[in-house]
Amino acid sequence: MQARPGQTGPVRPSSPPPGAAGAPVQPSGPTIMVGGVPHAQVAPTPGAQARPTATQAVVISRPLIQVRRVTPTTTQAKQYPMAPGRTALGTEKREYKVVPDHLGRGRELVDVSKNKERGQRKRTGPETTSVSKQELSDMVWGRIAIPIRGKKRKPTKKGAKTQITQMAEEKKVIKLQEGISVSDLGQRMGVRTTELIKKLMAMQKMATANQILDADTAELIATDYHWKVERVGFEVEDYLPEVTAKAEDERPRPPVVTIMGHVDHGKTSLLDAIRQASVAAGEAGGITQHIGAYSVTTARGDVTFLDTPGHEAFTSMRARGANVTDIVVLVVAADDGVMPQTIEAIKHAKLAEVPIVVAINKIDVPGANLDRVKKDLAAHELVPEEWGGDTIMVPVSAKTKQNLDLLLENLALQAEVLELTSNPSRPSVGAIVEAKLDRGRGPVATVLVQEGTLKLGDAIVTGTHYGRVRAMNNSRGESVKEVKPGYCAEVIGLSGVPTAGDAINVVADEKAAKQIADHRGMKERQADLSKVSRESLEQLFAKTKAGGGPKELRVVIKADVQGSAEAVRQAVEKLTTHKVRVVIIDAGVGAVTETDVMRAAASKGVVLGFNVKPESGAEAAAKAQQVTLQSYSIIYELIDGVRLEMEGLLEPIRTERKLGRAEVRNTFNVPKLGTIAGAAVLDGVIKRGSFVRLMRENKQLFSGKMASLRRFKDDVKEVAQGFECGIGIENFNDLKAGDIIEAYEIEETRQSLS
Ligand SMILES: Nc1nc2c(ncn2[C@@H]2O[C@H](COP(=O)(O)OP(=O)(O)OP(=O)(O)O)[C@@H](O)[C@H]2O)c(=O)[nH]1
Repeated sequence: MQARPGQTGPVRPSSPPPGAAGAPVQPSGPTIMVGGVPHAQVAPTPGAQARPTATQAVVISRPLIQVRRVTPTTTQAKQYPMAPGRTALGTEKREYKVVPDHLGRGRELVDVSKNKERGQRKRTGPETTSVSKQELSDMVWGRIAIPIRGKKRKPTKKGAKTQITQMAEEKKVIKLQEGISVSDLGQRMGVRTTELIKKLMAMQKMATANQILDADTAELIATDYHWKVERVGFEVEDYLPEVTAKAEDERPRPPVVTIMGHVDHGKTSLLDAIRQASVAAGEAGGITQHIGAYSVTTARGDVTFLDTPGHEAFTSMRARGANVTDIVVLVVAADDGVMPQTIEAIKHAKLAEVPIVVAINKIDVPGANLDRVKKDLAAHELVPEEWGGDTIMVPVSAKTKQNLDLLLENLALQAEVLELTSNPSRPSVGAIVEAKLDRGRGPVATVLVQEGTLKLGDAIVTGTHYGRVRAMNNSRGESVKEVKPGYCAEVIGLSGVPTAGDAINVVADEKAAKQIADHRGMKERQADLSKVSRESLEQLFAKTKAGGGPKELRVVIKADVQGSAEAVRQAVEKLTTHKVRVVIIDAGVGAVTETDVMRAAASKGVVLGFNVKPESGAEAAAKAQQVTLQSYSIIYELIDGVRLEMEGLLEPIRTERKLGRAEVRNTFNVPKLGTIAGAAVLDGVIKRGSFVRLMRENKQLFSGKMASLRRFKDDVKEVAQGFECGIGIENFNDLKAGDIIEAYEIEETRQSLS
């Protein structure tokens, strides 16, 4: 009665084995999923009030065999209450559990979905089918079909028929883009991964389950199992919606502003002051949340500020090709003037061809000198308008909130000059400004919409993550349904934490989003694998050539938000010198976990937390594994910590420090101690345990360690100039009167990294 490969004849449904009814479902064994596809092959019986025969054709997910029941049409099936095991729509999934049979001799398959459907599990009991161990294994691995058996039910006039057919040869096709992992290939063909690994070994290829096989190798293996491989190219662009640019659809949009400037010149204060002013001007009770960006309304229009550390946001985003900023506000403290980071910010903005509006801050401070600041800026080609130049300079005070309106107005004015427009009706495109993992809400990304309108329910893809927009909040914590270009919102619904600076696209549906994300994920894995093998070869070569290459400090980084993780990664990577290389194993978001510690332990690395605390398990694991786990909230301290760790990897520099000299006057033998020199200290001091050199007639006879230092039979720590003492030397007894014993210490100092 069991379905066997090649069997095509009808199989009668049979009743469950005695005692099966009411038998409890034991939650053991693997779960087998079977997908249903409707087949309308038998004409409906007019007026038939009896339950229609199941419309059911199930294809085992490892598609080798089809089990089909010939049934009435979908339409008719829909007219009646669903009978157990019947399927009206093709999307239904059937779920089977494998449990020990009621006699305890074999295994049974329990149709769990049927019981779920009925909600009457207790009364009717599970529907079961007895199978032998071998058959069970065959079913689990898709070598034979799972027999579909329900409760004995009245057949219709035509009767229910079950056909079991071998999967058609033409359907045994695997569509491949670049490569496929061993386990994925096994799954598609219904072959165990271990079997494939063995096969690869026989081909002299060592592979793990997750290893990506190139299309040629995959094809070679697939052919062995009578599967064909069809190569299909994958172009992300094919999955992105087509955009036709029409000038008449363009609408003005708010400018996106990034604040940059020297440390302590008031960037954060200015951002906070602007945000507070905008909340106060808006509805009472508006709560501002830090979402990495916010928009404010001015008389001339809205302005969106990126509320992330200026340099990191700007440079790391630009490094990823996301030039999201329209205007840079350069904050210069009126009492401090142009400083190194001010110049760096000017360079960045000029390189990106982004206009600069200068905010001369702290004008409330007594030492404020506007003219000096303007002169300094003019030296860097930022000439104020009143001096005939074209740079807007607004004197402000973040503390007293003086001239904030003027600054905002000037930003809106600059935006008008730039004629910033975008098309709100095209499929949306944006950039990830910041991202984090929220315990309650999952991955949360702050998205700056650049084109089109982002709406609830949109299918989205960014980097290797995809999903649907489940919820959106603005910086006031208000839930919003759509976000227009030039505005930001927190977006919930992505499958993982994306990377700041990555583009985010709205695509036709979630399936397309997943395909793009999967494709990128596979590409990344391939690149990682080739990097690892290339690196290890290079390292091997370097090591054999030079007898040991530079040392490596391997680092796992965890931070509160994606932006910080990226910033820390960049800052730490930059510390690499020719003596010690910093290798980032991972830079992620969230608390430091035990897994992070184990990853660091596996590569003899360290774990750095930035603005996050380690979970208690992580601390215990770090202790047990002797892994350095450090938490920081100030980037400079983190960098100093990493430098110390790097220095710790280098051999210390050893220098000799002379202590003193003693002349041997006579010698005597002491049992257990050997020959002892009765000596007088000529200069300096002789210390116990120091290193010694024995000189005879100005020639070094021996060098080693002092074994003992005594005065009048007492061990002493040191003996000063002019005093006599007894000195023993480790493993040396050939002492003679007139010998000079030179004592010295070795001092160890840390090597510099450069
Ligand atoms: N008197 C006065 N003090 C200010 C003003 N703006 C900022 N400050 C002070 O200057 C100090 C530095 O301000 P921050 O806003 O932290 O400066 P920052 O540029 O963001 O500094 P980093 O984040 O370290 O780069 C703080 O003590 C502020 O209170 C201002 O307009 N007037």
